[in-house]
Amino acid sequence: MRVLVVGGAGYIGSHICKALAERGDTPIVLDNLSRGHRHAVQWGPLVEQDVRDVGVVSEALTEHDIDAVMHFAANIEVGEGQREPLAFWDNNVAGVVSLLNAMERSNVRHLVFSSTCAVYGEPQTLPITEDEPRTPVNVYGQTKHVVELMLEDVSRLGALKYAALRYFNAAGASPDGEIGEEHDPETHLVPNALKAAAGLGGPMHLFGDDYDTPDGTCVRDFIHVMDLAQAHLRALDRLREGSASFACNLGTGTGISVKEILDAVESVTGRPVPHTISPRRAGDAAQLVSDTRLARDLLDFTPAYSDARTIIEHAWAFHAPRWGVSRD
Ligand SMILES: NC(=O)c1ccc[n+]([C@@H]2O[C@H](COP(=O)([O-])OP(=O)(O)OC[C@H]3O[C@@H](n4cnc5c(N)ncnc54)[C@H](O)[C@@H]3O)[C@@H](O)[C@H]2O)c1
Ligand SMILES: O=c1ccn([C@@H]2O[C@H](COP(=O)(O)OP(=O)(O)O[C@H]3O[C@H](CO)[C@@H](O)[C@H](O)[C@H]3O)[C@@H](O)[C@H]2O)c(=O)[nH]1
Repeated sequence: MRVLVVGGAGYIGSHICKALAERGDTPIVLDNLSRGHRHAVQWGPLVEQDVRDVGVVSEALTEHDIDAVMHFAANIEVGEGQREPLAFWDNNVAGVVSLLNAMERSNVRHLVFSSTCAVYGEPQTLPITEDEPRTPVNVYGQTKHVVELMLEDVSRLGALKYAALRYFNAAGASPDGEIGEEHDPETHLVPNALKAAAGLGGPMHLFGDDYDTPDGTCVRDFIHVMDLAQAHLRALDRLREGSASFACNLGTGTGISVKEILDAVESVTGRPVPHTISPRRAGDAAQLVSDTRLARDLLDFTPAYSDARTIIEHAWAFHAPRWGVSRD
């Protein structure tokens, strides 16, 4: 299969490219490199373009004889979305309008879309099922929610079939250390905790220890990026085998607190994680944990790498040599 991976030079997209290639599919990356890395594109050609240019996307679909599309390109940092809402609506929503137009022009019918548990906002029930009301509480979540509504409308006409995968917290790195998480600036917990343990950039800010949770810090559901990759392959296969469009959570069903992550980082690295308790970060829900039944039933998906220790070991194995830090 020839798959256009939009945003494939980024963190999650590059791991999906690797997984596609490992099973014999060909990933063709379309990325403007605004946040991604040329060196992360290793398993097929790079079309260095912006997804909002419908002409070039259409051309790439035809020229590379594409069978299906996976769409990862987006602005992803919640705080940035609050400061620059228009940029988020432009990239996250107009980008998909452009992509869908190009797919219609080129008669490509299958799309796997990166959604997020941020579409649920502050959930009323835990674990979160796909039926939970979608009431996002920030611009980032709004844009992903609106794209899901767009996909529902467009797919109703029959030409497009999609899978919207609502990831919880992606973390970890390729087990062979080849690729990993390289956001700049990095806002995510696991790499920031590792950086603090490595003695780089000063103590980490722990945003809030007064939440209504067992240890007062936020609880998240961390899913290893390689597990995400496997779920994407299954989702694509389901669509190709004739399944109707669907939206599905991707998490483990297990909540881990921020403090527990810091403990696990200390245990894996053998180093303390210097941190200061800082005020709550705007837009952080206290607890986000996935119900996993739909992913299991629909995708036959069970995470293999997503325990905290494995996630952190793989992330540390990726980062430590790049930071010039000994892993012993
Ligand atoms: N990282 C997480 O924990 C997480 C959780 C839930 C959902 N998601 C979603 O997964 C997707 C991938 O996230 P990531 O962490 O890999 O992000 P990332 O920033 O590492 O990757 C995004 C990639 O898209 C590219 N891109 C952005 N705008 C583009 C445009 N207009 N045209 C072409 N390329 C463009 C960037 O250059 C980058 O390579 C995003 O849609 C994000 O919303 C991520
Ligand atoms: O330096 C840091 C970074 C994070 N946190 C806390 O750690 C938890 C997790 O934060 P982070 O790793 O930034 O992930 P989320 O804010 O949960 O957001 C991620 O996960 C969402 C789904 O849950 C995705 O939609 C987003 O794209 C992705 O950034 C939160 O309580 C943060 O307050 C800290 O205390 N200090």
